[in-house]
Amino acid sequence: MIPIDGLAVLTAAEMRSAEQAAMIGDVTEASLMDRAGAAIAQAVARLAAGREVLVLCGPGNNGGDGYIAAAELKRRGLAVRVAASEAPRSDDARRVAAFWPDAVESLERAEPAPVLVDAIFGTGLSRSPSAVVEHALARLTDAAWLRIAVDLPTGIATDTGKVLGKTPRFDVTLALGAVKPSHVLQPAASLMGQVRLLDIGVPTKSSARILARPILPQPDATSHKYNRGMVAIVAGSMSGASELAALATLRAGAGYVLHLASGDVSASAAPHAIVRRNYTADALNEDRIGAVVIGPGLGRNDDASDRLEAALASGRPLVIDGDALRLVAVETLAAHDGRKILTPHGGEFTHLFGEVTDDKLSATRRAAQQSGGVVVHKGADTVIAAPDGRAILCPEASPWLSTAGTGDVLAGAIGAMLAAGLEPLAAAEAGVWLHAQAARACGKAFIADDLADALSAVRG
Ligand SMILES: NC(=O)C1=CN([C@@H]2O[C@H](COP(=O)(O)OP(=O)(O)OC[C@H]3O[C@@H](n4cnc5c(N)ncnc54)[C@H](OP(=O)(O)O)[C@@H]3O)[C@@H](O)[C@H]2O)[C@@H](O)CC1
Ligand SMILES: [K+]
Repeated sequence: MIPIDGLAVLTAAEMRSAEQAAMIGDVTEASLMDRAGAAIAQAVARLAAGREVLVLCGPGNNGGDGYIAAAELKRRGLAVRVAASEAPRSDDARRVAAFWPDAVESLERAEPAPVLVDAIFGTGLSRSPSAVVEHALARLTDAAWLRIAVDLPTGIATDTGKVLGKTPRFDVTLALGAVKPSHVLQPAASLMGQVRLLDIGVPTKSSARILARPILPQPDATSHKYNRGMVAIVAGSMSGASELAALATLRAGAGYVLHLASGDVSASAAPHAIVRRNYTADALNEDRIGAVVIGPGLGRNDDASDRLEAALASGRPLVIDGDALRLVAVETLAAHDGRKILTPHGGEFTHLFGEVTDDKLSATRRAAQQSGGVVVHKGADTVIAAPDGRAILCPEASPWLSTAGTGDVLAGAIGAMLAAGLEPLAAAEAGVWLHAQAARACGKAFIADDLADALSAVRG
């Protein structure tokens, strides 16, 4: 059971191609299923810790995995029963169903067991499961002490994060061969519990992967405040949000943060480490600025539009967030040839790029390609995509991030990484990773100020 950080993410079709490519020499579909069944049995045996196991098997190869695992668990001496929704239909499933030496119970009438293993449908699900299957699955998972899904919980579409029927909540999902988009995309991911990979020896390659601990820029003996990363935060009508972004930028490791606002630019305001100056378009032409963050608290008036135009014209690497995403047009972004990172939440994404009609991974990749920038499509399932198609899927860090100001903190953290010299995709990943770590460190009911402060401790 391998933690999924940094692992390749494959769609159902990519997984099928990877399986085909792996079938050389004595590796066959049957031997892959045998490996999958053995790996599932080993994982379930560890998790069940001697408790009785009920394995639910469907008609395809997901069911096939279930039959092999059940037979192996029985061989290991565990109390195991098998219930099926229907007879096996695929050749491989028929072959391995014969390994199960006992009677197969009817799914509708099966009595519950403390450990429930769902091997009804996996990546081959093509429509909602029948009401009979859904009802039995709900009844048996409700009564179980531990619920384990094989590859994917029954009822989940592999590539989109969509839940096609009524899928119950699981404690553990054992991804076979590779992580699939729905292991991270919502709402599916929220039903999976802990997701762990079972390696079955299929080499996987993909331009999409799971968020991983980044290599963060570190200061050394040659560092000074400017080469650590100088970030300009362009403020607007709500300076609280831009102040939060500025604080986060410093706490994420930037050497110098310039907060550019209008009106009362009070030098005595805390934290004193933020340098506060009056906004002028010229201020953005300072050569040493490594990144400009624009959007948190910017407002949407004419001043805001002028500032956005100046930021785009400055030639500095940009983090475009919040209100700036409401003011800018995709065509303007496409015509701008500098480095840029856009950080829309769902509403801002729809405003800029239109409704997501397929899935978040595909839509974010398209948005990155259209805009020419790295897009950080935020949410409980943040997806980061680069114009060249590389993508990073981020499992939910903490439901407590759903509070005002956390987006400003993220924009600041990403700005710090960009100014420190990371390329935009790496800067976005590092910022999202730091933000997630800080959220975990903060526990529950934290506020965005706490989150910004926590960045220092998790910076590593
Ligand atoms: N990754 C790997 O390398 C390996 C993967 N392996 C395993 O294979 C799994 C994928 O197997 P799979 O393609 O046979 O799909 P699976 O999910 O068992 O279901 C397909 C069957 O269900 C049917 N069906 C579909 N929807 C339905 C519905 N709503 N209600 C009723 N029926 C429905 C569909 O028939 P249909 O009616 O759509 O023609 C078909 O008969 C994968 O998740 C993993 O567990 C390992 O064994 C080997 C290595
Ligand atoms: K399953």
